[in-house]
Amino acid sequence: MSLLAVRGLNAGYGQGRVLHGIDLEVSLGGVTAVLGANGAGKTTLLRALCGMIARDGEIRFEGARIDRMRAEDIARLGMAHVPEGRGTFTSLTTEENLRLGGYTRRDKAEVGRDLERVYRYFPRLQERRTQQAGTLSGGEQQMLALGRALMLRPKLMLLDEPSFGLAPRIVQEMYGILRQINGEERVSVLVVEQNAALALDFADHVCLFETGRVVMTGPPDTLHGDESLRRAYLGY
Ligand SMILES: Nc1ncnc2c1ncn2[C@@H]1O[C@H](COP(=O)(O)OP(=O)(O)OP(=O)(O)O)[C@@H](O)[C@H]1O
Repeated sequence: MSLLAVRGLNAGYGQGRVLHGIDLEVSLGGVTAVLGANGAGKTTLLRALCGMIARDGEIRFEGARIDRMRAEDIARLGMAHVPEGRGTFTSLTTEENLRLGGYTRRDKAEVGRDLERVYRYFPRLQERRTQQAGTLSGGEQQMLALGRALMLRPKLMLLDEPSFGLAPRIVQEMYGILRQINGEERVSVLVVEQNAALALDFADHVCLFETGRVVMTGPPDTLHGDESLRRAYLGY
């Protein structure tokens, strides 16, 4: 069953359309990777899904239409967006940032328990819980952004280039934690990645974007099995 099902999605900025009739799915408990060149519209896709920008077309989350809903209501349904650049509040501490992640939640009593859960996945954040977020390393800030998204108790996480600018060792560690979250909590993931090999290793479904259109979609083997796509995206 699809957790997220998108049909004929159009979106853009002002008069300029960036996405043209996008069809895309994320299965329940699954991981879909969106790959594409710079400017292909990947970030715009995530913004359109979470209600940050105007869009038309059909977006279904757990079967129900969400394409007319406001961003805050979509977040409350369980869709957490981790934007490019991570969006942490630099003058607040790690823990204050995490608590903000739960701000749309109605069950405030659970927030303390969820903090413990985030610290279990990201022990490094616990060590730095009173440290100002702006003074964290790049990798720690990315983990904080993921931890903050987890505070929403999401069913789906939208991740925009989580590996961007991070050292390979940190990227491996972070993807290890993402796998754990996906496996243990059945949190589904839609991830935009420049690092195609990394994304294909994690995903059960891949979607290639070119200039705002989907040019290929299917399991990772489809990409591995197509010589020209393999050369273009995986370099072998
Ligand atoms: N806020 C904005 N206002 C106007 N145009 C925008 C805005 N953000 C992005 N665009 C344009 O939309 C197009 C798609 O950009 P988008 O950031 O979605 O691509 P991307 O695939 O995520 O690229 P990258 O990998 O470089 O992040 C680009 O032509 C970009 O210039």
